[in-house]
Amino acid sequence: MKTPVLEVTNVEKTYGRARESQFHALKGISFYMEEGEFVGIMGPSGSGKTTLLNTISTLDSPSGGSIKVSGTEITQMKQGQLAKFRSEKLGFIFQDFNLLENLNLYENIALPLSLQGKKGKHIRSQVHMVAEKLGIEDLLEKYPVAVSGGQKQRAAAARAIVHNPSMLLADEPTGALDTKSAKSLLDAMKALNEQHQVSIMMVTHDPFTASYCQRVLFIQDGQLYKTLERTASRQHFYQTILDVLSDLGASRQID
Ligand SMILES: Nc1ncnc2c1ncn2[C@@H]1O[C@H](COP(=O)(O)OP(=O)(O)OP(=O)(O)O)[C@@H](O)[C@H]1O
Repeated sequence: MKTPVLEVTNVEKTYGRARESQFHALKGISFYMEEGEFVGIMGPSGSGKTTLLNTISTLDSPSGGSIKVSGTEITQMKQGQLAKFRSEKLGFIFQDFNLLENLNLYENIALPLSLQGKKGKHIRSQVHMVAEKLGIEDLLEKYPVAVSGGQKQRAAAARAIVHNPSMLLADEPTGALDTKSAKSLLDAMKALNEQHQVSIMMVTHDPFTASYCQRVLFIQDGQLYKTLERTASRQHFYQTILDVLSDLGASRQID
């Protein structure tokens, strides 16, 4: 077995204080992810996908269980340690890009390194390297307002990996993109994963987007319902994903 980049063991999350109205959003979820894997998280609305992603990304703390990223237990970290860990070890892509409009793409991509106080020369070489990987070298001088949604999202992906994180976490990255832009982002993510061994975990509602993963975990009512491994073509995997979603009674979300 390869080194696990992520080990999630019996993770629980209860929202609300004791004696108030509580909601048990995660009910003992366990799984692991190897270095260089591309894993999808799917499930009906309200099943706990974002809650799970938020506990892994350290944006929220679980009520119980253990989460290790590259062997480091993150659930017991203090706020200061968490902020450092997040900025060094994790990269994020959100549905709404989260680019700063008053910075050009170069400056946006450079931001995580500037915030870490890295030297200008290191920043320049890293930004150019990731921009090349994502096919946006010619757009670096442009401001977000002057590029397409798909280009913005590729810039967001470049920013998410510019500091060589252990893991890239994506929450509905294609949610705001048209089909063509979504495909180009997914091709870029696939290349990052296959050619540059970036480990990716992605939450999505969309079976086409999920078909780019090697493995998809399905969550229902805060529990792991099923795991699907891609064994044949993407088209075949897409069909298998549709079948599971249909079993889950989630078919209304895929049209
Ligand atoms: N801060 C909160 N306080 C109380 N309940 C919450 C909170 N955040 C989420 N929940 C509840 O936890 C459950 C899981 O929410 P979560 O956002 O993780 O679902 P999801 O699978 O990501 O849904 P969607 O696909 O609609 O984004 C939902 O029932 C939600 O209402």
